[in-house]
Amino acid sequence: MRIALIAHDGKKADMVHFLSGFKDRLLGSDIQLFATGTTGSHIERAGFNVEKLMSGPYGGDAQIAAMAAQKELDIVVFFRDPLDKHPHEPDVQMLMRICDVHNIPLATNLASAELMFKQLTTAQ
Ligand SMILES: O=C(CO)COP(=O)(O)O
Repeated sequence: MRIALIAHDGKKADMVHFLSGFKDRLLGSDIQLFATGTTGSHIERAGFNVEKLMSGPYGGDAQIAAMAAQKELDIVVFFRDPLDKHPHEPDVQMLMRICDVHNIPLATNLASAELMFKQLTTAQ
């Protein structure tokens, strides 16, 4: 199981808090985590193993989208900040579109990510 994690700056704390709630079930499982650069650094500091890609505005969102298009991801969790502007908004839209094109589960907020992870970690 391969999961990509991405959070805009205003949502990075939420991402770490969210993952910490599933820490016991994630550590030692066969779940591999991938993240955009800065999100990945936050996740790493919280004690998770995560493969970091480029920072989002520098191509990280596009790298995640490419992985999704190549069927290398099972789930994408993308905590977008709807109250902030992003210079790489086209990349953000592209990533979400690619997930829809390839029918990859995409959680863009905490409530949906929690539902997904509860299902995932009880199914394991
Ligand atoms: O910009 C992002 C998502 O669009 C996230 O990138 P970082 O994790 O590098 O901040």
